[in-house]
Amino acid sequence: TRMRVDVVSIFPEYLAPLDLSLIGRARASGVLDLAVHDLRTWTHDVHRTVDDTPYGGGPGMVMRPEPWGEALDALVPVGEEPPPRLVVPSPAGVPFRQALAHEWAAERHLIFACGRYEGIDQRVLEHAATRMPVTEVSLGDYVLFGGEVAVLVIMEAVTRLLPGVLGNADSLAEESHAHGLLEAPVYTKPPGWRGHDVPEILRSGDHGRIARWRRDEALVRTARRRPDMLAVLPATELDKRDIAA
Ligand SMILES: Nc1nc2cc(Br)ccc2s1
Repeated sequence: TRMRVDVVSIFPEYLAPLDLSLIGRARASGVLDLAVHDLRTWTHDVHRTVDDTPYGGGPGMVMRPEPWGEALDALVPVGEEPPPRLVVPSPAGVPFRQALAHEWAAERHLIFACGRYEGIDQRVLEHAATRMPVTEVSLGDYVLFGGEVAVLVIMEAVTRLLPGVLGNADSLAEESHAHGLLEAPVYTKPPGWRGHDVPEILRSGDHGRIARWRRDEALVRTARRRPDMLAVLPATELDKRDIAA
């Protein structure tokens, strides 16, 4: 198996979509070995308590460290080499970007900790960092009810990069953010639809002009929608002539 993934959550059923389609195929083909665990497995009181009030006061509840410590003890065999990476979705995390998806697709073992409430006791991450790399990651500046949905997004971004998962390897090459620009608009049959026609150039068969048209569209789109992406574009990628127009 290429990659082992463990997900720990108090709502394991939220991760059911990971059984479907692309990810389901990756598991069936043996490239991905995925297990979803209920955090309450590692509680021992009759109420299976996973949260408690926050030190220092404030609203809401915090996830207790003990169940998480025991869960990670169970999921990380002593002396596992290389150690797994612990990924913790959090609004306070580093931004999740395609570069990170590529990095994590190369890992042998990922463990996802799904936080709920106001978050997980910070000592869980501090202690985990003594035996494995730990990354708090955010999908964007909005707050969810928990990390589960973020794990679904990250798992889709990472799994599609695993060897053999995508049918048509070409679609990887064309993807957004691969060449630092947004993709140009796409069209298919019919040539005319509800009074809207496909741009003539795309039906011209002139592949040189088509490539140029797509690049111009990509630049205009990026400049309009994501000027921040243009700012970081390496000079080699961006032909000043294109953008000056
Ligand atoms: N954007 C995100 N919001 C949240 C909220 C919780 Br609670 C746990 C993880 C995440 S990631």
